[in-house]
Amino acid sequence: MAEQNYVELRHVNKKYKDFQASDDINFGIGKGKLIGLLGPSGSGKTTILRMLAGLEHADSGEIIIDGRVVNDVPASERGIGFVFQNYALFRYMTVYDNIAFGLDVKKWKKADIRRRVDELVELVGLKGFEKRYPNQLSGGQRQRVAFARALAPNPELLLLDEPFAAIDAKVRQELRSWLREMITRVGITSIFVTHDQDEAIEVADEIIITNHGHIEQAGTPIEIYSQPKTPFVTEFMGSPTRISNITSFHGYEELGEGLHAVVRPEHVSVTKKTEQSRFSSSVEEGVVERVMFRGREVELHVRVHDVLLVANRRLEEASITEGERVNVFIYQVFAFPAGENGTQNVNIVENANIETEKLFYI
Ligand SMILES: Nc1ncnc2c1ncn2[C@@H]1O[C@H](COP(=O)(O)OP(=O)(O)OP(=O)(O)O)[C@@H](O)[C@H]1O
Repeated sequence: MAEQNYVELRHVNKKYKDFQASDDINFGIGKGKLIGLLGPSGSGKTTILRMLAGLEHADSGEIIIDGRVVNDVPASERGIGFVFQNYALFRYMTVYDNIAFGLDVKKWKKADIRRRVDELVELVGLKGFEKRYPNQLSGGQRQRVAFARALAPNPELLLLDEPFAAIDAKVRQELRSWLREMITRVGITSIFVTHDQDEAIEVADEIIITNHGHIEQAGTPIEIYSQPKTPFVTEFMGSPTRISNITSFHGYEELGEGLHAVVRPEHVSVTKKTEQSRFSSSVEEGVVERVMFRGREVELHVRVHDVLLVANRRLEEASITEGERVNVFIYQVFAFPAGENGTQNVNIVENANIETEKLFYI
């Protein structure tokens, strides 16, 4: 994380009655960064956003924005823009009036408002739509208006709560890249909440992973994806297969006995018996149980001993059919000690392969 943080949370706690919604939250965000708060439903993402916005009060700890502790600063004085998932546009106001609303409240001069709204309509690509009402816009266009409205008073910090949740898949994809570009162009520090890992990976400079009210890991998308630090993150990212209670890994005796392993599809190579494998040794035999088309790839479910692994294979490679015997090679797994979840370190085991039932070696 950047040395000089624009936003910082220090030992922040929040309880709803007996429920610990935020549990000793600590993080810092550099100016101009776009941060994704990612975690399962109920993990405390929105609570963090609401405390930053001033819509919720922390029980303890400090919330710092631009070097100032803002715990007791009212929401309206924090200089924050907010975008919600359900657009929250005023239905009986035009696009122009929706964007101008906050500026009117702040008693900006009419001419200044006009200039600012024109600028924003241009920025979000909605020139010519100023007189339309929200119900005359598509979901994506409404969300652009919401974005323009949040940016209108020149906030220093932008908070977005599941901004694309209510939008269908194709438009959501477009809006993601659009948002990334807009935020880079405007240069505003932004935090968005999502439970969609692809969205976080694609859009965010840094990702903060929440689970049961605490932070599991914070880092760049590539760090989070390639070097998960906790069992939770390991299983949350990618679409992995978990193999429980492995006896041990040969060559990795220091990890001890009684391990869980997590295997990502991209770390499993499946080749036809007739194909030359890149991996000459340590190849196991498996049986393909399912073949599913996934656009440019096929997803294969392959049984090796009593483990069902998921693997991807490019469509242009020779096709594999259900019931076929194949060669399987696993070139990386994440391993951690079985037992209590949460605190153990995750180890990367390379060139792992299943030798006998649930026993791996390199
Ligand atoms: N006002 C409240 N009173 C009581 N419990 C609450 C309140 N607000 C949130 N909670 C609880 O706190 C937990 C965290 O909620 P939060 O909305 O922060 O999670 P989230 O990660 O944003 O989830 P989602 O993705 O479903 O929005 C949830 O279990 C929720 O039920």
